[in-house]
Amino acid sequence: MFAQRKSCFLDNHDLIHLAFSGELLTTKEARRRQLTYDKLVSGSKRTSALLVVREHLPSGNACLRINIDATRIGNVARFINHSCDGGNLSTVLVRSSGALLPRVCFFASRDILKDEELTFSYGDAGVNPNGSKCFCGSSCCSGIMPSEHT
Ligand SMILES: C[S@@+](CC[C@H](N)C(=O)[O-])C[C@H]1O[C@@H](n2cnc3c(N)ncnc32)[C@H](O)[C@@H]1O
Repeated sequence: MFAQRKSCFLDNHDLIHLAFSGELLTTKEARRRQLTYDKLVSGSKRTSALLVVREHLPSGNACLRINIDATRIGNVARFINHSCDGGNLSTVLVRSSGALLPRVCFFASRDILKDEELTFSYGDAGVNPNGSKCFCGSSCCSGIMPSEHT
């Protein structure tokens, strides 16, 4: 998808079950790093991989927030790009017995072809109209990458 950027592809037909791993941050530290990354990334070829996941109660209120930064330490999931059409992966919080925190896992949301790029939705692009340019190429691309105020 990107000439200079890394992406993630499926090279077999196994069911996708991949956890996003990285440094677990406090919200204060996530906000501090996001400001640093915004400055470093704009206008350069560097990318960041700070994922903020909120778990919501049925009422709609957020009850758990997890900040995982795979920019320096992480696994292959840090190369999964955003797609405005929702992509082919869904994120699910998976709880293992005895674990304090859930894991953020990716599951296939539809059949995925061999060599197809893996993508998911990073969020709502409408949140930040000044976000960076989106190159997902989907027919419903908003042209702007989702980027929330962390
Ligand atoms: C988790 S990383 C994904 C891997 C990244 N492409 C790389 O080369 O390291 C997230 C970063 O990738 C870039 N990215 C992901 N999806 C994109 C898209 N649809 N359009 C433009 N840039 C994208 C952005 O710079 C974003 O901050």
